[in-house]
Amino acid sequence: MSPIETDRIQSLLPHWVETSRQRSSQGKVAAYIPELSKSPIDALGVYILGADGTSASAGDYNLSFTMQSISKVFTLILALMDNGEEGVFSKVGMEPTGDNFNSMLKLELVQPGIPFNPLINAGAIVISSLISGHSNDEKSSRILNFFRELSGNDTLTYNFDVYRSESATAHLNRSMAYFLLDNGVLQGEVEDVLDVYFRHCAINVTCADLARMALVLAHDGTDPLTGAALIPRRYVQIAKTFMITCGMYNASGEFAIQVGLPAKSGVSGGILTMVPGRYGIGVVGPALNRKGNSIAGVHLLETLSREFDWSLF
Ligand SMILES: NC(=O)CC[C@H](N)C(=O)O
Repeated sequence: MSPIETDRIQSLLPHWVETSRQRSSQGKVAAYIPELSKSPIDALGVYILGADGTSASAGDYNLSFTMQSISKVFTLILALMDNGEEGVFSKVGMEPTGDNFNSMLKLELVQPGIPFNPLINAGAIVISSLISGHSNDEKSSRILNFFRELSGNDTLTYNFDVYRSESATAHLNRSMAYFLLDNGVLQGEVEDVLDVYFRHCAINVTCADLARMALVLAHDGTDPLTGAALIPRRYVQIAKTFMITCGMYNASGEFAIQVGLPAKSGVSGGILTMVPGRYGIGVVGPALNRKGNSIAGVHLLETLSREFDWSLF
């Protein structure tokens, strides 16, 4: 992004954020993880980072929030780096479900009983079990260190209140994990695997952290700000494809039509997206629509994509 482009985006962004923010009153913050119900319902922030380090930002872009499902993109990548494609795709599929992210419907309905993809909860729990490490502590610290490297932020850490809140109430994820254990898909102790999963979902970030992580994906695995090659290009390609087909849950088709960029959302209201070859983008807006995506965040990205002709299609 040349400074001229940054200036242009920056001059328009605050107005668009305020327009999109009004959508928040039509959404709801996630409450099934009790701690998330404390999130500010009308917050909306965005941070757009270019390959030359220039940025544009507006609204509540300094708000910190937990990654939730956005983390699944990067645990998938780490699992691919640890196990290779065959190792991962013998345990988890490549297809969208059309069901809710926490549904276990198809696990029993469709054989073999492996999760349809790594971005639904069942798939991400299997991915957590595939992270290398002798203990859940070692696996979790490998994940946290990887996220710190990708975000260029050494201070990234967990929100323990959200972690404890999810761990205490995750009956559905627990039942799913036991089902996967019975199917022979999950290795190891269920509680250990879930602990790794709850911890990476509870990593605290800001929009700027998400934008930097997205910038690495936008540049095929190399951080353009340091020149460091962090992810093999093939694994970035796989991750971006899943983001297009499954990244916005069962609203991924609509998002592909209205925005046309690889993206991943989380129930805390975060969205990570990118304009490949150009920008990394982090958005947060805790009020969610009926499909579980940030209602104001999606509206803002629709506006940006239309105004700047960002759709890949
Ligand atoms: N969609 C999400 O962000 C879900 C992640 C959340 N930790 C869960 O397992 O329910």
